[in-house]
Amino acid sequence: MSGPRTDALAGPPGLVLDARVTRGAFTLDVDVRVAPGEVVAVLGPNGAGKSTLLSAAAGLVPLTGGRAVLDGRVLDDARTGTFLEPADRPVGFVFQSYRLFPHLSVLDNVAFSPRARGAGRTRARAVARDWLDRLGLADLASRRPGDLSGGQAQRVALARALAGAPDLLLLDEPLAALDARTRLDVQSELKRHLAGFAGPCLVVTHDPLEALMLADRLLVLEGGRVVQEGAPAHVARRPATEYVARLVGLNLYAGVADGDAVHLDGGGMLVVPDHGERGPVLVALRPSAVVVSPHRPDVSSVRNTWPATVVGLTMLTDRVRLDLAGEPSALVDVTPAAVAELGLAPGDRVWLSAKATELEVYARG
Ligand SMILES: Nc1ncnc2c1ncn2[C@@H]1O[C@H](COP(=O)(O)OP(=O)(O)OP(=O)(O)O)[C@@H](O)[C@H]1O
Repeated sequence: MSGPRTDALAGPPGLVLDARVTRGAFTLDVDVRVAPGEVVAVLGPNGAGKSTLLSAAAGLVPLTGGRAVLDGRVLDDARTGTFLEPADRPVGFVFQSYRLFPHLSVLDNVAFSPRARGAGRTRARAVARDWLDRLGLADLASRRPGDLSGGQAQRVALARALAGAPDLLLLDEPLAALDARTRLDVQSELKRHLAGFAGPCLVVTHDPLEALMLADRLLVLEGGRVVQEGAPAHVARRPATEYVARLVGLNLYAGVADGDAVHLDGGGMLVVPDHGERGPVLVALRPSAVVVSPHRPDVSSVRNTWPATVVGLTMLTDRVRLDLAGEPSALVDVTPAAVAELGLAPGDRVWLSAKATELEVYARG
């Protein structure tokens, strides 16, 4: 005999967010799935909809279309009007806009999460102490949030989210307020915790390194839509948009492939390895793979050479990044010694060269 349909049949384990949210003129329209134990970093320019995505999963903004389902349980369904209040969702979150309770001590702020999930007062406080210890906050246990620095408050918020043993973790720039040193410490602590976290996790960050370090998968939003998602290594090698290319530090050119030539939309042509692609493609090029010469190079193995004008020079940690205008324009990394040898300054004309084998060519999505 088959039993009645239960909520468990409403979706697979993990988070399914097939969501539309309209906020004024802005619309978020995404279909995001996060498996149990998977950490997905959400990246995107300002106003892309990252916070809106997390707020929708948390129930802080209702969906205007679609559904949010966690482990088969419907959290929000715009069609049927089902809506679980944020407090009733088994979700731990750290949002910049979500403040600590000002009238409670740090310890009781953190103990609030296990209490809300049914733990007794003593047990909840023990769990809270443990998390404060792990995040290096034990000394602050009896303080009120008003007596904390911004960074300390954000770490307490992180401890509070983790202490509730949630089924879904939503972190909106959880480390943004921390100073560089603390940030590294908390980052590795967070990574360890996330590795052991059984539920799905979405973490918004503006820091590509943080995303690469923390996430199993990257999800890039632009204008309320997913423009790219995939394993960090894949996204870093084959960026789909200009924004992603800048984020991972690559030059990106759109063009049309014809045999081993790609005619670039912005002018110029690049010879690429025989890749079998025809039609619209993207070509990615590492700034360190381009050679700068004062005269036209005479090297037969180098298949691409083109003139360019120095527009700007920026000192990076151990290299100088040149901004060069040409067909195509390029960012090129050279050593400070090379800048001195070539006597480079804005306005100078130079020649650029790049081996065909240094170019990564792939179809435009
Ligand atoms: N409460 C609101 N009312 C109306 N529009 C809003 C509201 N909150 C956000 N928006 C709009 O929704 C869009 C997406 O905002 P959101 O905060 O989700 O972007 P974001 O990617 O998180 O940006 P940031 O990186 O700047 O935090 C923006 O155009 C923003 O102006």
